[in-house]
Amino acid sequence: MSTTAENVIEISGLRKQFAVGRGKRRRTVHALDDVSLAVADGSCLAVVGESGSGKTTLARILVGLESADGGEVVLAGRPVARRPRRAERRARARDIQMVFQDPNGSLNRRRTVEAAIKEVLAAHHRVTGDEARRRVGELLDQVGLRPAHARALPGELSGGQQQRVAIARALAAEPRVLVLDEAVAALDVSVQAQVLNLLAEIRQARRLTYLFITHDLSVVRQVSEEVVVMRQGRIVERGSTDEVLDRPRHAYTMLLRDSAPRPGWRPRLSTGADAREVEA
Ligand SMILES: Nc1ncnc2c1ncn2[C@@H]1O[C@H](COP(=O)(O)OP(=O)(O)OP(=O)(O)O)[C@@H](O)[C@H]1O
Repeated sequence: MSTTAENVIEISGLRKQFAVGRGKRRRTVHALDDVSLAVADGSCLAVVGESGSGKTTLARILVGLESADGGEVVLAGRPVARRPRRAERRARARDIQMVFQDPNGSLNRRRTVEAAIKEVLAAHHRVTGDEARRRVGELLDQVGLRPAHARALPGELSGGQQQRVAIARALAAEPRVLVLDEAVAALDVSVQAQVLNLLAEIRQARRLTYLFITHDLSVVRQVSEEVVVMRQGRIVERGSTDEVLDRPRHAYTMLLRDSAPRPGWRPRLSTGADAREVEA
């Protein structure tokens, strides 16, 4: 892995395993097995792989929702402690925010859009009152929503609008990195394209870095210059998007590509178990 001062994310030798099942069926799943990667400041790296390849575990460790068993994560030049204190967790949340697949799950259905965004402004930047209202207006504008949407509850919005709110909420922390975990997977293809365009505009305007997790190779082409391919907790291929998708070197990447002949189709592969498993 190359490590330069321009990398906003540097991961080396990351490991995570889960014990699953009970009794004689108990086994260890290697969700991440010696994963190393670097993401340059202001760039977008796509992470692809079939279901169970370890993509979400990688994202959850990066944002601090899960702790690694081994390896190192350096974010914006600062090594991340395996068991961070509260202040460290808060600082990390300012640096890196995550947008999930299901905005319904990440937004409280009883809180208005304005309240949801204000919560983040207050937590990370102690912004309240009129200034918070002004910032909410700006953020809604940036994600293509109208001022009136501030008073809406998530249930009154479409899926695409909800995902725009989730993006505005993440941006309210003013992070350097957005981790987007299947962030457009639940949207109709036309809405998906709108949200992808929006994300591209935001990245440029704010000079953000994206880690874009997706199973959809057509999405990778739209959003990312670089891609890593994960299989069974390991990175099997990495390179520029054109190189990897047009001239894959690894048999698994070829299979992944050939299994997804049209946009938006979720590949069903028969490549064996989700993650590498060993008997406990
Ligand atoms: N909390 C957990 N407990 C037990 N096993 C887990 C847990 N989280 C993930 N795993 C296992 O780790 C492996 C990697 O899962 P992960 O969710 O990271 O993959 P993924 O590539 O994101 O897949 P998907 O697209 O389906 O979310 C899978 O075998 C999964 O079952």
